[in-house]
Amino acid sequence: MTTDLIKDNAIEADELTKIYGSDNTKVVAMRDATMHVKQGEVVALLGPSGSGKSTFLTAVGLITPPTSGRITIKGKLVQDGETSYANLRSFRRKNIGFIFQKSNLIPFLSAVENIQIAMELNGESKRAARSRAIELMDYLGVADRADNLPSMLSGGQQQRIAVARAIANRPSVILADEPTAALDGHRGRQVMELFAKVAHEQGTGVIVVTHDHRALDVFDTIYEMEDGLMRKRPLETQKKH
Ligand SMILES: Nc1ncnc2c1ncn2[C@@H]1O[C@H](COP(=O)(O)OP(=O)(O)OP(=O)(O)O)[C@@H](O)[C@H]1O
Repeated sequence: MTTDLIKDNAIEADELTKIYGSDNTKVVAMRDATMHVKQGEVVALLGPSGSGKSTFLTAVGLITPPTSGRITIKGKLVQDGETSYANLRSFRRKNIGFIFQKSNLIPFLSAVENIQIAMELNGESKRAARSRAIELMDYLGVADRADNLPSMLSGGQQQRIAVARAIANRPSVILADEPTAALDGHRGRQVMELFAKVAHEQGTGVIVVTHDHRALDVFDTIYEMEDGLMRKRPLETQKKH
């Protein structure tokens, strides 16, 4: 699969506004934020602390609804303001992969089991899930760590397992919130490169919230948030293709 063949949007977030609280506790965390991510596109979302990045990501991840605005995933309108047009739990499980700052692996399951369980929860047989889990570990360069517990893995290896788990059910969207914050520059870059590989080879739409400016060349598109406003970086400062 190459990105040239795939032009459809994986994610369309249109005019998202989020207001927390009311009257004197009112905070407008996001104002009319719009972002479209194509299948096979990897996007970085930058911005200072408190600018609204997590608010945007949790809205697109169908975790916290926006006050207004529309979220369309792979052509299906799933959220319009606070109204949902899908069973969000099952829609999330099938269509969206999440990666957080810490890998959040289950400590008493081996690396391969951590990936496998995501597929079993989605109705896959144990055998098929195990075989795909091993395949994914190979794809992400950690096959030799299959039987290790998370505590025996480095931070970078744990994040690779978390990436494998996130892509196991072939989601059309991956959302990552500061996935390299706990890693050094070199390992952080390797994880960012994995996101680009997954996006470009699997046709997944990927959004990575990051403060890490060292690996921005890995991304196809860069957006910035400030005071709840979303802005796409002008083309001349984006990666040249
Ligand atoms: N549950 C909440 N209730 C009230 N205000 C909130 C809530 N969540 C976030 N906010 C406010 O909304 C604004 C945006 O917060 P958000 O967490 O989205 O920013 P961020 O860019 O992700 O910050 P950081 O980089 O520090 O994680 C901030 O002013 C924050 O205080």
